Amino acid sequence: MSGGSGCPFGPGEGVPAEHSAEQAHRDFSRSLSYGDYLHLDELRSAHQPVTEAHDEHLFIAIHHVSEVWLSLIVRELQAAMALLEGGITDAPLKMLTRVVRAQEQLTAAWDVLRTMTPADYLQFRSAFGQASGFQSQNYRMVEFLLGNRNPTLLGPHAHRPDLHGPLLAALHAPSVYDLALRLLAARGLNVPAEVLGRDVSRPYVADPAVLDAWLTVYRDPERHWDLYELAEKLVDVEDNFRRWRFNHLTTVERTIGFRRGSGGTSGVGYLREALDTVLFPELWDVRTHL
Ligand code: HEM
Ligand SMILES: N[C@@H](CC(=O)c1ccccc1NC=O)C(=O)O
Repeated sequence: MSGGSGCPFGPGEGVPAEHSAEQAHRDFSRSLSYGDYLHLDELRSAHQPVTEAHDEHLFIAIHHVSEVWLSLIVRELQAAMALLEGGITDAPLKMLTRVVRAQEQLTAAWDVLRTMTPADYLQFRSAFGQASGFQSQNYRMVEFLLGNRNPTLLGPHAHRPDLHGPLLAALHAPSVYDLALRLLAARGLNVPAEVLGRDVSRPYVADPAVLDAWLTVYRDPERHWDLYELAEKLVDVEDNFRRWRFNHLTTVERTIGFRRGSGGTSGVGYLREALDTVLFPELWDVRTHL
């Protein structure tokens, strides 16, 4: 029972002294507080609408939370990949589960953003000029780590070596799927040398022998349990990625219709093409052949 003024027994009554709010630390003039630790002043200062439009606050907040989730996803993917490279699967599975949960939060953000009507958006759309999610370094990093790579997409970051450098490094390093295939090979499954030694900066192309290797795993999961779990986790990641893309597309279409994107692409047409991307082709094909 709370001891607030609304309590029929009077203030404080029924609340043991040791549970009272008065016990809490309340002087932070000389120690690190919640806001200090989380740098909330900096976080607040990042919220800077450039118009008086009510919905610009929503737009900025959704992008900020999305960027925070994306940077967590990048961190977890990179940590998982470093361990996979050393042949470890248990901790990466936990990290990929966290990626999957964070993706669900990213996708849920569309439900809030969808409350913004086209008229609401047009009140401030012209204010941000050529800015676009197309220029999100965190998003591009997630795509590169998952294997969806295209050097053209580095362009928007060329003027910022601190953002461009890590993206370029990711472009030339194996993707999470390349690492999974190396693990299959290390466990004695037949993955062709051309696949293992491929130019990782190019998009991955499906290979029949890789499909056979995954079939071996899927036909005897008990024997290859961690590889089986890894494969299903990657399918979860791609499944969630597709859901995010689809929700983005639908939100864009209902908000700006078929206008060109502020980032310079055709808009809906460009986003619709991205729906055809397949990150881990054999993990989808394996279902047909089991
Ligand atoms: C009303 C809301 C939104 C509209 C109208 C919109 C519109 C667009 C359009 C038209 C594009 C294509 C690129 C261009 O020419 O600009 C795009 C790309 C993109 N948007 Fe959004 N967007 C919205 C919200 C968001 C949100 C909340 C995020 C979250 C971070 C986001 C992230 C992205 C990303 C990452 C791309 C690049 C996709 C790719 O290259 O495959 N967008 N957006
Ligand atoms: N591409 C969007 C603009 C846009 O969405 C945007 C603009 C500034 C900051 C973040 C954005 N989000 C995602 O693309 C448009 O064409 O309206």
